[in-house]
Amino acid sequence: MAATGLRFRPGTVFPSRATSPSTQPYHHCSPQRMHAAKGRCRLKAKSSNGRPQISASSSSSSFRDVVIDGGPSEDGAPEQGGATVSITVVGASGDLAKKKIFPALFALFYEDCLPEHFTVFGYARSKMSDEELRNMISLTLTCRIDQRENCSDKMEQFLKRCFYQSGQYNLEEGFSELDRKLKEKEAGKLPNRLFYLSIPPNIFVDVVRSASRTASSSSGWTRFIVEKPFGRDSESSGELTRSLKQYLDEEQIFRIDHYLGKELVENLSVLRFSNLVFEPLWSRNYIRNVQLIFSEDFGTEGRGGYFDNYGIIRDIMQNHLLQILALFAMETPVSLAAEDIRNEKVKVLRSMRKLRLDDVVVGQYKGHSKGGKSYPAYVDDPTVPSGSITPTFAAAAVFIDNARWDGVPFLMKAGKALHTRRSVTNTSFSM
Ligand SMILES: NC(=O)C1=CN([C@@H]2O[C@H](COP(=O)(O)OP(=O)(O)OC[C@H]3O[C@@H](n4cnc5c(N)ncnc54)[C@H](OP(=O)(O)O)[C@@H]3O)[C@@H](O)[C@H]2O)C=CC1
Ligand SMILES: O=C1O[C@H](COP(=O)(O)O)[C@@H](O)[C@H](O)[C@H]1O
Repeated sequence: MAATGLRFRPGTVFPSRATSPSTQPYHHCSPQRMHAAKGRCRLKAKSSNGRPQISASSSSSSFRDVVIDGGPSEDGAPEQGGATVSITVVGASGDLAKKKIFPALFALFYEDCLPEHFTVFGYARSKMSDEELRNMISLTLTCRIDQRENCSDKMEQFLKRCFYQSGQYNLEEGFSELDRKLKEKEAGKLPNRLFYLSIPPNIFVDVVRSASRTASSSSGWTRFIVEKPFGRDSESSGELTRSLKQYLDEEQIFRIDHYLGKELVENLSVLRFSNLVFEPLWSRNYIRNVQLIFSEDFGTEGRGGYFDNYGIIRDIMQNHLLQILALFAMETPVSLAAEDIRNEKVKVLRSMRKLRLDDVVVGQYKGHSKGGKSYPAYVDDPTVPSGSITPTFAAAAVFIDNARWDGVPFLMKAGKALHTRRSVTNTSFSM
């Protein structure tokens, strides 16, 4: 077969053979599609061909059930006056919190996916009043799902539920004060608490120690979402898990990879498992090569302190691109339960041929001028140590030695620089 590039864009949803409303894109969550329990916003796509379909809640965030519900306490105790969820964004003054976390929380609120009674707290060392936090957040909130008339009212309602507590990460004092304020807002309801660690990895354990000791829920659940990177190699990742488990049970820890929540990535599973036409073609017999490309048209932008310690392979390839590769290549899971999907992904990773150095190219973007415009080098970012040799570009050809993919190269490419072309992560395969 001729090498035809078949590309699909974010937001593309491929209809299954029997098109029914249930197979339509599931990024829109209307009240009718919400579960009966208040505050549950789970979108189930029914399969028309008997094969499992991935639902929005199961295909995001490492496939753990991260529905933020206001359900009963973990010991099943009846709710007294209803439940409440308090979400504390630790590192609220930072880049990720502003760019992604607060906007995502607002999107959940906008789509009625948060419980009726919820509170959002920002926590960081920077001094800020509630009002200053609200002003900061309001700059990045958008009605990005679709334009609706009541967007600004909804924003106002959301911002009224946002508060701020300043404090250190390694001291219990700030978290005790947070605990006091949380109790006030919880107003005697069954308190569930979620902490989102939007902070550099070197302080994950400090925060978990202080917050779990002083600000855990007394009778509801307490959960922690931990951002990547989970260590820099297998040993340090194991060490991080061991440290977190001194204070938390595994069930309380949610490791997040935000690429799993992207429509492009969610659609990949829909494309594969709900289209009879694709399944027989999805193998070495018809696919010549697969390319997973991340190219970002901005550099480190002040995040050089973090990035320089990790580099592009650990920042993008080892997590985001590998997750996409595993979803692309895995066999149909026995069920959509988190463990079953995880097991299929693990089989793909275990079948990967060990990379040889010859199969990897790394580089670092230099400054240059083009069309009268000059583009700075990676090392021109003042937060990057001078003389750094950390890679900002990497490409690798990996092979999966199993019956389905034997001999098919999977090309992973990632670049982070002002002068690359903006393309959200792009998956393509040639047939
Ligand atoms: N930014 C992004 O696009 C993405 C980031 N991530 C991950 O999310 C986490 C947060 O990232 P990001 O928001 O970019 O990080 P930032 O560097 O913006 O840090 C977040 C906040 O943490 C505090 N902080 C920063 N450095 C230190 C330090 N050395 N010691 C103590 N506190 C510090 C600061 O708050 P204050 O001084 O007020 O306490 C800062 O506002 C990281 O684990 C990152 O890997 C994951 C995906 C994407
Ligand atoms: O995890 C990360 O992702 C962002 C890119 O995320 P996107 O959703 O905007 O594509 C990247 O900028 C950052 O370096 C990395 O840590």
